[in-house]
Amino acid sequence: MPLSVCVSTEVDDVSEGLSYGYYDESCPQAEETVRQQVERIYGIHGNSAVSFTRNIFHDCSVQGCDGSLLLDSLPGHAGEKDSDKNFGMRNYKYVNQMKEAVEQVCPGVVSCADILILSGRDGIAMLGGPHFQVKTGRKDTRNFSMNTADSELLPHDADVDAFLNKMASLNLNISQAVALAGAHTVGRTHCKHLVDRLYPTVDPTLDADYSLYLKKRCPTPTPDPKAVEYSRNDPITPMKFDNNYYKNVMEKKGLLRLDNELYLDARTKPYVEMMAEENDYFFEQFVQGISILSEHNVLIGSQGEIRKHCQWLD
Ligand code: HEM
Ligand SMILES: [Ca+2]
Repeated sequence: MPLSVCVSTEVDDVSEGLSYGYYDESCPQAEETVRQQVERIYGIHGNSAVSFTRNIFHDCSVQGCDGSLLLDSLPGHAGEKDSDKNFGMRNYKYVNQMKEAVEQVCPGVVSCADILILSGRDGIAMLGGPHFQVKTGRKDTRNFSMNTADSELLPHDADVDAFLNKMASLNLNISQAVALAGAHTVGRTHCKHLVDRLYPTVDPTLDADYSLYLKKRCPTPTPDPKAVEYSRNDPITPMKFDNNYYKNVMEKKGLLRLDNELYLDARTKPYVEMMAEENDYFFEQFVQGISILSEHNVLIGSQGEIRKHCQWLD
């Protein structure tokens, strides 16, 4: 039977769903413009690429990938940025700049939710991580609240159970979940999130020498919030997206409770070992995981809008 006879009964308007190259006709420069911006901004602040990576997790796991993270709080309405679970998130202003650059070439076409995902994807590649394609076509939400972020994001001292449950709720299996935690191969953690493993007594599962180093980074149990005290997530290759995270974890040098416990829990330990052993396996599972995450609960078609500014509702 000739193919042309197979008339699809599905919605034939591709604008109704996510697809690769969704903007190929409506804004062919969209992906390249974001990529150039990520590169430009990386030249100003290398850590911006780290922020763009984390944005994917913090937008997509709260309500879905709908750009809710990017909206500024309003008088009388606290947004996600004000949630304590988003403490340490930074460089939002650069996403706004990317949106401005995209608006210059195609006004009103490309969503903030997509720009967030594209910049995260490009940030990962800039840091030496995997290069991969992502689908686009997400729409932006008008709903955002601190309370939703408070309840959807895990606390800094989450354990493996909480982590795997959360990841399963996002349709991620254990190897993909362990791979996503590997994003902690870059960036930093503030002392506020570390001191409970150091004071009053050191967590016995933490490497003893490393705990001394961390105590130097975080000399008091109550860090001065203004002093910006932190430790690098991966002291060996802090700005390189590689599998060194898993090597640290195997040496009991995982920073957060979760990082450390991934090697202590029988469900996750084999994956830590495999990812420490083989960077390609880490990258493969990470790409699978981040792709699923980046399509979580998206708004499509008329379910959402294309915001003019990522930080404000019109
Ligand atoms: C659900 C488990 C997770 C928990 C509890 C968690 C928690 C944290 C915490 C507490 C920090 C340090 C924040 C600070 O003190 O500044 C952090 C940093 C970071 N997280 Fe996670 N995280 C999780 C999963 C993920 C995932 C899945 C990704 C990405 C795919 C990710 C990406 C990052 C990045 C890139 C940083 C460094 C941020 C920077 O340097 O600005 N995390 N995470
Ligand atoms: Ca690294």
